[in-house]
Amino acid sequence: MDNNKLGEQDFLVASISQLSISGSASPPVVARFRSDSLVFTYESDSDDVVQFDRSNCQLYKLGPAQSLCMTEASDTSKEKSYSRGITIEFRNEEESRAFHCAFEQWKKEVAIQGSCLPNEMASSSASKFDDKIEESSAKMYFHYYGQLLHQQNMMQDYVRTGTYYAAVLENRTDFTDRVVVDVGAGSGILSLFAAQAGAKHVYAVEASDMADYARKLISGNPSLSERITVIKGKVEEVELPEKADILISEPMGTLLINERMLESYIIARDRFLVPKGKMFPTIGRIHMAPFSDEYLYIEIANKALFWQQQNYYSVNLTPLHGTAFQGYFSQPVVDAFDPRLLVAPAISHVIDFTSAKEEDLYEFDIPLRFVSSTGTRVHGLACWFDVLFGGSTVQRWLTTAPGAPVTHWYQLRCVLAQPIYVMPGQEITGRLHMVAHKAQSYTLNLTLSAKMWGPGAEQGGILQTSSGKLDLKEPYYRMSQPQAYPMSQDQQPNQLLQTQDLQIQSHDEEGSDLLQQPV
Ligand SMILES: C[S@@+](CC[C@H](N)C(=O)[O-])C[C@H]1O[C@@H](n2cnc3c(N)ncnc32)[C@H](O)[C@@H]1O
Repeated sequence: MDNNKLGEQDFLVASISQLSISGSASPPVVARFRSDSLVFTYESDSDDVVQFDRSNCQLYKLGPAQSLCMTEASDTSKEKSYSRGITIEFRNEEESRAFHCAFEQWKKEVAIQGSCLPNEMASSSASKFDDKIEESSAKMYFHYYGQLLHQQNMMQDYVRTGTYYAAVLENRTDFTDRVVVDVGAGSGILSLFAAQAGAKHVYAVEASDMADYARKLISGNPSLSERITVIKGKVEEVELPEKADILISEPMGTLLINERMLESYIIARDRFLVPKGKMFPTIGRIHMAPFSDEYLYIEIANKALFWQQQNYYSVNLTPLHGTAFQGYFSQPVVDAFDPRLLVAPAISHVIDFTSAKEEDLYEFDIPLRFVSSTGTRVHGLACWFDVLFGGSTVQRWLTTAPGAPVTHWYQLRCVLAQPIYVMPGQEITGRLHMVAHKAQSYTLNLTLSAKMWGPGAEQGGILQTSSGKLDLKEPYYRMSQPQAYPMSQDQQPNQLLQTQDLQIQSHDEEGSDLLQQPV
C-alpha cells in the first residue's frame, strides 16, 4: 500500500501506567501495532516499555479517554486470569476511539505475509480497490490528496463548499442524532459540517495522509471533535463499529466520473449504510450538448503545426504530424465556455447513487440525439454535471453548467478532429461510450453524425460522421484562455459565430486559481 509502509501505525497517548506502579507519572508514550504484538514505547526513547502478544491481549474501555490493556494468562483453568495489565490515558476521546477501532481490526485480521491489517495500517491484501486500480495511479492519487494545498483548492471553491454547507445545515433533520460516514473525508470539512448539523457521531474515512491533518483540524474544534472519529484507510477496507444513517461525500471528478471515486461511494453505501439510509449527494447527472467553437478548434489543430516543419535543424518532422494531430484531439478540453456556443438543448444521463451498482460505472453507453438550432460547424460535444442533495427539508443542486457560477470542475469539451456541418433543424445523432480504466479514469469514444436534411432527404440517412477517442485522464486545462462573459439582452443563445467576435473578459479571477484536478 501507499501510505504507512511496514504495517506500522503510531498512536500517541498521554501516558500509561503499569498496574504494578499505578499512579506514577510517566512521559508521553507511543503505541504501535506490529504483526504479532502491540508495543508501547516512550516517545523520547525507542526501547519497548511494555509489549502485548496479539494472540492473548485484550483491551477494555474504562472511561471516555481511558482504557485497560491486559494479557490473558495461558493457564487452562476455567476462570479467566490476567498476567499483566496497563491503563492507557489518551489525549482525548476521539483518539481513544480511533485506537479501539484499530485494535479491534488488528485482533480480527489474519496475518498475511507476516503483517497484520488493522484500520490505519498498511494492507498487503488485495481489496476491491486494489483489484481495479493500478498501484502507481493510486499512489499518485493519494499523494496528491495528502497535501493541504489541494484540499485548500477544493475548500476555496466556494460554490462547491458553500453548497455542501447549505445542503447539510438546511437539512438538519437528516443529521441530528444520526450516525454519519464521511466517505473520503479529506480535511474533514464535511464531517465538521455534519457535526454542526447535530450528528450523533461522524466517522471520517480518509485513505491519504490527509487523515492526520483532519484529526488535527477536528481536535482544534473541540465543540465538535467529541463527535467525530477519523479513520485512516480506504472505504473498501476499513471496518466501522456501527452502521450509518447517512453518507456524505464529495466523490465528483471532472465530468463527474473522473477519479472513479463514485465507485468507492457506492461500495461505502453497501458496506456502511442502513437500508433506506440517505446519501448526500443523492443523484448525479451528466449533461451533453453539441457545440461550435471555431477558435478552440483552430487552437488545437495549430498545436500540431510544429510537426509540419520540413527543415527543423535540417530534419523533416512531417512523418509525425498526423500522430501529433490525433494526440492533441485525444485530450478533452477543460475550461469555462460561454453557453451560447451550444447548438442544441442538452440531454442528460442520470446516476442514482442510492441504487446504482458499482459495476454500472465500469462502462457507459449513451446514445446521442439533438436537433441543431442553427446552421454552423459542430466541433464536438460539451459536457458538464450536477448533483442533487435530496434532503428531507430542502432539495439542493450543485451545478457545474456553463453560464452558472464557475467551479473548480469547469466544463469539459470533446473536440473532434473533423467537424461536421449542420443546418437549422438538422438532426445530429451519435454515441458517447465511456470505459473505465485502471488509472482511475475513463476512455471516451465519441461519434457524432449529421443526418440527411431538407426536402427529399433520405429518411434516417447519415450525411457525415466524425469520431474521436479521448482519455479523460489527460485533459487540456485551457485556463489562460478567455472565460465566460455576460449575455446582453438583445443577444440570443446560439448566435454562435457572431458572439465569437465579441470582446471576451474573465469574470472568474478566483476560479482561475482552481485549475488543478487530480489525475
Ligand atoms: C474530492 S476530495 C474531497 C475531500 C473532502 N471531503 C472535501 O469535500 O473537501 C476526495 C477525498 O477522498 C479521498 N478518497 C478517495 N478515494 C478514497 C477511498 N477509496 N477511500 C478513502 N478515501 C478516499 C481522497 O484521498 C480525497 O481526500
